Amino acid sequence: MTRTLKAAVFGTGSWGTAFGMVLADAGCDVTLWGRRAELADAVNSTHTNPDYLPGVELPRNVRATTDAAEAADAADFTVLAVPSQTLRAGLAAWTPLLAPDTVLVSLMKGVELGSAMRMSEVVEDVTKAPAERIAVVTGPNLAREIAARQPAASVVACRDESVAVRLQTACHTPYFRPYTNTDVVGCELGGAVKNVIGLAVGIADGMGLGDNTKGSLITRGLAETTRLGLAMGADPLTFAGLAGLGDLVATCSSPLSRNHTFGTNLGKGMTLEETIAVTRQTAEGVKSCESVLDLARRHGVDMPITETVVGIVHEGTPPLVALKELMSRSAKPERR
Ligand SMILES: NC(=O)C1=CN([C@@H]2O[C@H](COP(=O)(O)OP(=O)(O)OC[C@H]3O[C@@H](n4cnc5c(N)ncnc54)[C@H](O)[C@@H]3O)[C@@H](O)[C@H]2O)C=CC1
Ligand SMILES: O=C(CO)COP(=O)(O)O
Repeated sequence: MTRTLKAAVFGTGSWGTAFGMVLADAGCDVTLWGRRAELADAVNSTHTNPDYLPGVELPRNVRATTDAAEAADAADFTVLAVPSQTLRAGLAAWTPLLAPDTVLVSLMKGVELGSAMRMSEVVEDVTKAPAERIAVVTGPNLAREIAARQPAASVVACRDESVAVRLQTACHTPYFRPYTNTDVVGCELGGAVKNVIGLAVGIADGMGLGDNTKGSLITRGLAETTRLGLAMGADPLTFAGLAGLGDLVATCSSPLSRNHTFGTNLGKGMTLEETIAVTRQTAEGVKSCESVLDLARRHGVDMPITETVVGIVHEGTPPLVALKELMSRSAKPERR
């Protein structure tokens, strides 16, 4: 008889909880770690996460704790699902507690401010685990839809394909179809930059612009993501897949996307402060647009949409002015 796999999920927000549910539906025993005892108690007593996934019944093999050592104990997979900019500090505290040889799995779609590191790089830097034991899950996976068990595909990326296959098996359910990929750089960039493009599309939507604008931003957004990926050694085909186009389309079309909604509020004329005040959950692109631009500059890559988003979000450029600037750039060939 095969042993039941154990997974620890650090982060009881919407995606940590929903992915915990996927792992549990696939047969793993799952322990969520969160900071607040009331939420852990609610998960254990009511089998729901009332703060982040209200109304969703969690499988019985999902439990929660505030004790990081208890969560980490003997975990085959240690899943990290906290806001990207908090990962380094959190993981430093959890590292001594991690099970030896656990596979570290990042669900996060951000780039660290200052270091411009992708999340798997932060994981490697903090834990000193080899890259072959660090995996990424990414793709068009809006947490609420996954929690409703609506069908979706995803990507499980790891430099070591056999590790990716193990994780693929551990999270494969009738409604969640993971594909493996060994291009970790491309998969992570796809996830992080789509949040920035999602902000741009949201801003355009908020300004009342239509589907031609949206189609243009999505396509040119993908072009600048691919340019950055190529400069960083990613496989350009990754961006035509679930981690690139797939996630971009989901994020840029959905009112469930926090980045898209954040952009829409800005496009409607709300200030950054007002928008932050009405945003309860993590919209990674708001901070990561700066670190993505930092990466682009380090690699000498032109990312005009990302630059425009940074201008609107962090430099107070009015959306209409930023849009005019974007449209008045010099004409060029589509592929360059
Ligand atoms: N929600 C979604 O549909 C998806 C989210 N993601 C990514 O997953 C990551 C996590 O996002 P969500 O779960 O959606 O965010 P969320 O905002 O729903 O939850 C974040 C969780 O992290 C906790 N947290 C905040 N600051 C913390 C800190 N300093 N230390 C420890 N815990 C802290 C919060 O209490 C909360 O439990 C993000 O990088 C996001 O881009 C990826 C795919 C889908
Ligand atoms: O990454 C996501 C869907 O794949 C979730 O997008 P938001 O973080 O914008 O909600």
